[in-house]
Parts: sequence; structure tokens; C-alpha cells
Amino acid sequence: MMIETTTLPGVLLIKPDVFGDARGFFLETWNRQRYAEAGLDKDFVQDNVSQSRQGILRGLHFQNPRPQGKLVQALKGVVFDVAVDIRVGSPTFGQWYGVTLSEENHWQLYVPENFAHGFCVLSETALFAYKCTDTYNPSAEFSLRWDDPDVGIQWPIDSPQLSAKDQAGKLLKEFPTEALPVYQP
Ligand SMILES: Cc1cn([C@H]2C[C@H](O)[C@@H](COP(=O)(O)OP(=O)(O)O[C@H]3O[C@H](C)C(=O)[C@H](O)[C@H]3O)O2)c(=O)[nH]c1=O
Repeated sequence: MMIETTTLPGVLLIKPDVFGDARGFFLETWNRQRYAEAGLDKDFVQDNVSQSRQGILRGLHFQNPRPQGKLVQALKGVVFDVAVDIRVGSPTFGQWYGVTLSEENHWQLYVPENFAHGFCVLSETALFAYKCTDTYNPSAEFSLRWDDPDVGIQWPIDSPQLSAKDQAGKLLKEFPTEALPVYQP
């Protein structure tokens, strides 16, 4: 298993070892010690699974307080997954990183606490699974607009289908400063 840094410090791309044979394949999708030794020393307390159709975009979401780090992957299908640094004072504030995660590449992305996270579905359907470092706290959850021009995410789809909550998302500049997390060097 390889853990690679990305253009966004803290956001990690994990490429698990996949063991194929005549029956199919096997891979470990989480191993506390092995991932810590490779650079992701985290504990997770909640697992989520969501299924979405092609053209759906979920996000971009973050919790503040009680931020969630997320280890995300596509079990079935293909998604374009994005993390955005929303920490006030961060050298990479407002910058994004995106990567295609799929049932073929088995790649995982670690989105750190205090980053916004979202993905869009490129296949007919996608089964998306992820581990979180804190539990769901809906009163602390916010939506950042997928098409915020100041962030400038290059999504591989146009006019995605969004939930009402995400349609009502804010631009980064519309959040009161106190709503955004503060960068801790
Ligand atoms: C996130 C979550 C949701 N729910 C319930 C609340 C709603 O009744 C229903 C759908 O929730 P929501 O529309 O917020 O689901 P997503 O749009 O997929 O939200 C997720 O999408 C982006 C990509 C994320 O990174 C977050 O993990 C999460 O915000 O599931 C729960 O019961 N527990 C949870 O942890």
C-alpha cells in the first residue's frame, strides 16, 4: 500500500495493494497500524455508505465544530472526489484537490478535518464508502457551493443534480469568519 502526498498539504492519496486471482480480488481498505506506519495515523469512529446516480454531486460539506477527517473510496462505479482547504489563515486557503476514485483503481483519499469535501458521480451509479474521525453533527454541518468561482473546482460534469441543502450552499466569501475553521500550523 502506498500513501502519497498531494498538491494540498494534509490531503493524502492512498493506493492499496490489490490481490487478484482466478476468483476475483482482495484488498485491505483499512488497517490501523499499517496505515499509521505509511503516514495516516488516525482513528475513525463512524463508517458511511451512500449510493448515487450519474450526475449527482454531494457536497461540499464540512462540520464546524466537530470537524470530520474522512477516508473515502468508491466501492462501485467512478466518482470525482474533491477536498477544499477552508481554514482561515492557511497558506492554501480556498485551494482544491480532486482525483478520480473508482472500483477499478481502488484508490482512497484522506480528507483532513477542517477541509470541505464533495464528489460527483461519473458512472451510471456509484457506491461510496467512507470512514470519519468524528460522528455526524448536523447542527454543525455547512455546505460550500460546488461552483464557487473563488475556489474554481474543475468538475468533469456540468449542471449536476444537488440536494436542496447543497443548492442553498454558500460561497466561501459568504461564510462569516467565525463559521470557518482557523488554520493551526
Ligand atoms: C452525513 C450523514 C447523513 N445522515 C442522514 C441525514 C439525512 O437524512 C441523510 C442524507 O444526508 P445528506 O443529504 O447530508 O447526505 P450527503 O449529501 O451524502 O452528505 C455527505 O456528503 C458529503 C460528500 C460528505 O462529505 C459528508 O460526509 C456528508 O455531508 O442521511 C446521517 O444519518 N448521518 C450522516 O453522517
